[in-house]
Amino acid sequence: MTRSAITTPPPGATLPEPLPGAPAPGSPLGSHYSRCFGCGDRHPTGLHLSAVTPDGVTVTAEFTVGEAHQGAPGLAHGGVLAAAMDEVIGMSVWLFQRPYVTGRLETDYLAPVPVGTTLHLRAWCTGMSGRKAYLEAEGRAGAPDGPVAVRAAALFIEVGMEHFAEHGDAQAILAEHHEYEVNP
Ligand SMILES: CCCCCCCCCCCCCC(=O)SCCNC(=O)CCNC(=O)[C@H](O)C(C)(C)COP(=O)(O)OP(=O)(O)OC[C@H]1O[C@@H](n2cnc3c(N)ncnc32)[C@H](O)[C@@H]1OP(=O)(O)O
Repeated sequence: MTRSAITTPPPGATLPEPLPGAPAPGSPLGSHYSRCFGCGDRHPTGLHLSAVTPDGVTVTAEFTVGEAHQGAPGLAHGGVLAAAMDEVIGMSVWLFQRPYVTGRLETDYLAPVPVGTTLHLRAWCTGMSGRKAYLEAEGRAGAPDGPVAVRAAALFIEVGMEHFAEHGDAQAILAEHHEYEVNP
């Protein structure tokens, strides 16, 4: 992975452990918001990612490239692939049960991805330090052990729920997730 110092964990960063109450291995994580472009089942042209965790700290998901995801004719748009990386990484920090947002996302495109291809996505954390989480992801074409078509490294930053109240519609999130409080 070609990544910058910004997405490389600093000395002293720690690796996450599965939290108590983490989803059982293989059980679906669900969507953080039904209208999310990445995971929402109510988004008409979204990626409709559905993730599972094998171990409470990493996630896997599948994404089949459709007609709505093209850039060049017959090929996935690079921005859509970056969105898939962003989403699967976001799903893995979701396991930490605190809200995080993307600060930086770096993406390597190793092979074109034709429409109809199923990408097998995996994301994992490489370190945590304060509010910062360092993560990586990959998308393999056709099978979990297929060739790597896209890779990413990211810095996610922990925010409070006021981030969503101030800049967006936190109530829409809360309507679906009652375990978080806005402005506690
Ligand atoms: C159930 C509840 C769930 C809620 C819904 C979940 C939704 C999940 C959605 C999932 C969808 C998928 C995910 C999505 O798509 S999330 C959507 C895309 N991301 C965003 O919209 C984030 C926009 N950015 C911001 O809001 C702010 O900039 C944030 C909050 C990130 C930081 O502003 P804040 O004022 O809070 O903090 P700070 O500026 O003091 O920075 C803190 C530290 O971080 C370092 N830093 C920051 N940025 C960068 C950078 N780019 N490169 C390198 N470093 C960076 C910074 O230097 C500092 O380091 P240090 O000086 O301390 O060493």
